[in-house]
Amino acid sequence: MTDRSAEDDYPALYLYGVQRRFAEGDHALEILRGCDLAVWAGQSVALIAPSGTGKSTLLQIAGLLEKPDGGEVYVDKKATVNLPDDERTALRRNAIGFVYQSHHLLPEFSALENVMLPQLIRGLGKAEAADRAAGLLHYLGLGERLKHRPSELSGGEQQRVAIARSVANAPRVLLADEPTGNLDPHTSHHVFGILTRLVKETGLAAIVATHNLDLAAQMDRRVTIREGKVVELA
Ligand SMILES: Nc1ncnc2c1ncn2[C@@H]1O[C@H](COP(=O)(O)OP(=O)(O)OP(=O)(O)O)[C@@H](O)[C@H]1O
Repeated sequence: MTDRSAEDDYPALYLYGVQRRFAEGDHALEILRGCDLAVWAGQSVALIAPSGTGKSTLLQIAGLLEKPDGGEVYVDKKATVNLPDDERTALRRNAIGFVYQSHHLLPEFSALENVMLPQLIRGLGKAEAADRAAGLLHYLGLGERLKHRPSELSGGEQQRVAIARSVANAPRVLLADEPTGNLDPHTSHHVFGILTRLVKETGLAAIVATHNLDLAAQMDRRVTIREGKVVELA
């Protein structure tokens, strides 16, 4: 079912029996009913499921932004659900990168500064952060755009800066929620190609929620959520 190398005999991200329910009036809406999903380093998984089935909820839980009502989330074998809040926050900051449909770049900062920021927050020196940010932006084809502000970049360029920012702290896991939802088909294809290459070449474990089946076909695996469980697709 899953590709993995001999050295990497455990997943970088492992959701085990994850449950999540929300109160709806006087009863509980069981959204996730025991989701299992293992993602190995260097692997990209497309999450394709109808609206309202729990894709964003699953990504929030995988990204340690929300706690499940049951089950466990392992990041590099480390169980996370019962970690103290400060340790969960540190792990999220260091080990997990997020990309959203909207780029959420800071408008008054350049592309370079936007990618430097998470590294500075983590405590890296300015010169080192700038070096890494410039390297990443070059890698993503934005070497000529370092000084541009978001408003001076195209939609596809903005989203590539957001991708660079998401991996600035060299996370183990990348989570993306409709990352090309605001882009035209040609640009989406281009940005997806860059994203999947980055995942492979830097050994990230990635889950990308998308409604676009053509883009999902570019990824290593495809899964859906059916009756509250993760189901592997062909
Ligand atoms: N905080 C919350 N409180 C109550 N209900 C919630 C909450 N978060 C999500 N839900 C409900 O859980 C269900 C799943 O939501 P979720 O956002 O995960 O779906 P999704 O599959 O990502 O949908 P879409 O593709 O439309 O973004 C929805 O019915 C939603 O209304």
